[in-house]
Amino acid sequence: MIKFGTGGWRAIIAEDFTFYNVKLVGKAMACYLKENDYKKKVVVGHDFRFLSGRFSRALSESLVEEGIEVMFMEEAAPTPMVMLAVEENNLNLGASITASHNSAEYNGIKIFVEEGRDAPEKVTDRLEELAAEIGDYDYQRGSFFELIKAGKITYYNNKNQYIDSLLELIDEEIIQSKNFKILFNPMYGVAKDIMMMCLASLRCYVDTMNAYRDTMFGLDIPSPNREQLGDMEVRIEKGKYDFGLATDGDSDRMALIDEAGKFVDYNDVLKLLYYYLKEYRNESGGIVRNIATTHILDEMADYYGEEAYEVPVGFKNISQKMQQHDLLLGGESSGGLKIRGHVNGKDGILASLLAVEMMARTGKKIGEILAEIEQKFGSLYFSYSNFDYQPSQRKRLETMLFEDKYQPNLSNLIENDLISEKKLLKTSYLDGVKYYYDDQCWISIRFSGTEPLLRIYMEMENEVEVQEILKLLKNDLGI
Ligand SMILES: O=P(O)(O)OC[C@H]1O[C@H](O)[C@H](O)[C@@H](O)[C@@H]1O
Repeated sequence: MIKFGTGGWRAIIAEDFTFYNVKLVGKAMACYLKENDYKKKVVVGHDFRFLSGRFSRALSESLVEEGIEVMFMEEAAPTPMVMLAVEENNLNLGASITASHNSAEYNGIKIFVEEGRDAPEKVTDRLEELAAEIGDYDYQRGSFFELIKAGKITYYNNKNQYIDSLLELIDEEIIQSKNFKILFNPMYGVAKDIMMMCLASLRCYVDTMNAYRDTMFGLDIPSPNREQLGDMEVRIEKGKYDFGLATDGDSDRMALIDEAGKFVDYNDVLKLLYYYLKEYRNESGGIVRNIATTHILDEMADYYGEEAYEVPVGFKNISQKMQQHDLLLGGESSGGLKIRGHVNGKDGILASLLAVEMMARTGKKIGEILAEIEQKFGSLYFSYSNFDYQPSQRKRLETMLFEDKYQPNLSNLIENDLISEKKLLKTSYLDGVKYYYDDQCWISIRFSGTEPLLRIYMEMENEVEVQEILKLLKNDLGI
């Protein structure tokens, strides 16, 4: 079954992610283009995962079999580079074979629409329907190189345009004058070459780790979280680097590690970059964040007289809102960020380069800038936890959260002075369930759309409050 989630269709290789199903998606894409009388041309890219290149050939073959021309990116490419290819060529559809940050047994397909945006739900819903309507079909192993010879599939490479699009937004001179020493970890993913080219042209001295293709991702997941980057923290601290950068498997997300080897929480990265763009680059414009991202960003936007918007998790929602309101910055606590004027999706390389520029222009340490931000806008303690569940448990949890409308009862914790007084202001079901309290604090509970996990996020006054509330939720929800 083909089911698109937060960021494309992801499934376990050989279970649901098979050549048969990949070709089925190609057929559904072809039907979609035809029924809308759209351009019969598609760009197809892929990342470094197991068999991604082969799957992208199969997808291309099936598109051609259905009368669609394919611009094929032979070299593994960052997702934002594929998005740019869709935009530059004014296409109605593009696709990349990637399961982004998921573990090695997964692969997936991300679909892009006009202007290189992540496909909105109405498009992916339609693709799902079309795939289901096509149902069983006569699978033929294709002949990729015959199609290349026949000119039905053409090679396409926009690496230079993509690099230009990145460097255009960055103040190269100011960075060049600093000769930063950086530790960069592409997490066995596709960012390596392009990031190295950019950083070299910015006169940075770069050491790398995990900078080769490993389809097992070092037996971990290629996700730039604190848990995955522990060894980097040690190396930075001991190696006297100015800071560290990491990007995820398909290079649309990043992480920043400070000069002391401390992982910078992604909410802090968003605060830092918005503050930098406003205070140091004097840019105008508001922000959009997803429901699971720090509310301090709203405080910041408010201070600068700008708008702040909240959307469900999924970068398609962020980029859509940015376009509607011409916003300056959009981001998610999971590590994705976009600024105005660049590719219409999140980009880990751009976010990294912007952070490098911030370090160069401010001349300050990350901790110093964060202290300024805290002094001006206050702080909240952000927490994010994942819980495994069995398929049978999901139904029970869904009933409890969405039908029985579970509300955490905080009164005992308040009475026992374990947490400060909080009044529930509203409950929202925009994405999972979110409880908003009168003291700026909030709790969000939702099922991941990319992994079989229940995610609980919250912002509270301090760590003790988080721990107490988490204990209560785990007990109430039976997780
Ligand atoms: O929490 P999830 O539904 O698993 O999503 C986590 C992240 O997955 C992908 O990377 C999406 O592109 C992001 O927009 C999303 O924030």
